[in-house]
Amino acid sequence: MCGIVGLVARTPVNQMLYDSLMLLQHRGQDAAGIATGSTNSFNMWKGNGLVREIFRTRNMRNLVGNIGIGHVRYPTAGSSADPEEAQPFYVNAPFGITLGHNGNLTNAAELMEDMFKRDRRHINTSSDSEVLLNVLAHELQEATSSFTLDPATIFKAVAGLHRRVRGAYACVAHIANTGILAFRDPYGIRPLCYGVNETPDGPEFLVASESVVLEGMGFRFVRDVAPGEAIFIGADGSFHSYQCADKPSLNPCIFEYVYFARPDSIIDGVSVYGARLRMGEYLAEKVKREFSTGDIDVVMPIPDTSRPAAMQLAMKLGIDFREGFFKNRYVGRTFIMPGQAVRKKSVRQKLSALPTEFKGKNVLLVDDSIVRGTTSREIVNMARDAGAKKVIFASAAPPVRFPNVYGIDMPTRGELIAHGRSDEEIMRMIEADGLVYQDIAAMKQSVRDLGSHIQNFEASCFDGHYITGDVSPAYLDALEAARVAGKSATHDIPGKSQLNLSLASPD
Ligand SMILES: O=P(O)(O)OC[C@H]1O[C@H](OP(=O)(O)OP(=O)(O)O)[C@H](O)[C@@H]1O
Ligand SMILES: NC(=O)CC[C@H](N)C(=O)O
Ligand SMILES: [Mg+2]
Repeated sequence: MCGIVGLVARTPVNQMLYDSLMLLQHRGQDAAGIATGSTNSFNMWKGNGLVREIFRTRNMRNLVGNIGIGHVRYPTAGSSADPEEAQPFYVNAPFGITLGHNGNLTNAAELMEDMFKRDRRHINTSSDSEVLLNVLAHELQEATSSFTLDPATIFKAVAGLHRRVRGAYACVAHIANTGILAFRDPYGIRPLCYGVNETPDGPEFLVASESVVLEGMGFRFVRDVAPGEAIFIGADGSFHSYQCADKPSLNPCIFEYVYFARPDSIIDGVSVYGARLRMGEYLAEKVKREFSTGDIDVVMPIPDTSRPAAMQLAMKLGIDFREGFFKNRYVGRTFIMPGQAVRKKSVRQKLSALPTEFKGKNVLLVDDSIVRGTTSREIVNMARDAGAKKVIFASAAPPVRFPNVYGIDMPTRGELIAHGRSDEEIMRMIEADGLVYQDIAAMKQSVRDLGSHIQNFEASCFDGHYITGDVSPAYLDALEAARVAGKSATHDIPGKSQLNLSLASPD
């Protein structure tokens, strides 16, 4: 679930892009990059690690120019260890273009072959995002033979890209000497919004994955980019937009509301915090139906993401809300770390239990989701070690039973604790005394309660329905086989460390 940002400003953008990436760090902890443009050239710095580890003052100084893009990466395709796959990517023909991508393509392999055999373009990495950039470049080449670009030509190229590319993609691209292009796939799976800042020298525009960036950078939120739509902001500050898809429809990824996005963001008109509160309310109703709630002494969140849901659940049940687990703020989000070994170790490093809150109590632990079960298993044991009498576990999201192919790194069924297991079996695996999951309909309703315009969601990991229509059981088998064989190396890479600082691009 990478984070992307694009900026057309009236003053140098390097610091603003850095600050924006800090606001998107929760979307990707593996790599980051910034590319800016000045007169005829791009300046780029990218590498593996957290934003604050990658950029030194000397790198920032080189990022000159008033236009640029930035990216934080959570790898879902290609390799997580290769700093060459940090984004943005760059291509030099027919125009210089840098691009940052959030999402995952489902036909990357076919497109890659097309690039080599038909469009005669070399792809240097195994990243689907580099493929996407080359499709855009090819479509621009087909759309014009001129040395300059106008918005209509750019939008024609995006329409061509939509016809070829499948999967999830929210993108920002900087076309040299021209401006910033941003577009969202025709199903609107990944989020993208933009805002404006009026200055005495004219308007500045900021495009980002989440509205929290606009808020934090002092920009006025204008709106979400629509599914299939492209917006283009000229270097002169002119704004253009166009619907480039034939049949666009809004199907936002529900996992953004469950876990990925910051609670203070508003995605497709719905407050993430508000949706999480609603999830807590619906979950409370289910807990009431399944347990005798009089036995429960306290409700506790598993920090951080489950807090709003747990708080609201406790309130609805009229049970004390207590903090029994404390989070080490210097450990990142464990779910988006690459490799099961590091994830498992990090849960213990990240959370510690306060025995006085557990001793002799029946506790109801609430998490936003249970995916691999890494967190829940550790947490239940920690609660018992801290003296809990009975441990009931509640998940504000339904069981994750199916792989995700749209930008969440869970491509194999085998790694999902709920795949092919009953609730009873899962409860035994996490060693809890009780387990309750949100219903799928209630999860969707939690978001819809705040945004009735959202008719449909991309919720494949819960309901097994893949909205792009090209994900067959055979496709999933092949993906799983490749992952198990270690071909798509985003999983358990020997020697991969979250703090790998090797830097990929030249000054
Ligand atoms: O079942 P699992 O595979 O363990 O995945 C689910 C857990 O991972 C996430 O927490 P994470 O530590 O990533 O981030 P958070 O601090 O935002 O809750 C999520 O909030 C759950 O706690
Ligand atoms: N999570 C994402 O958005 C990942 C983007 C891209 N597929 C990559 O792996 O770099
Ligand atoms: Mg968590």
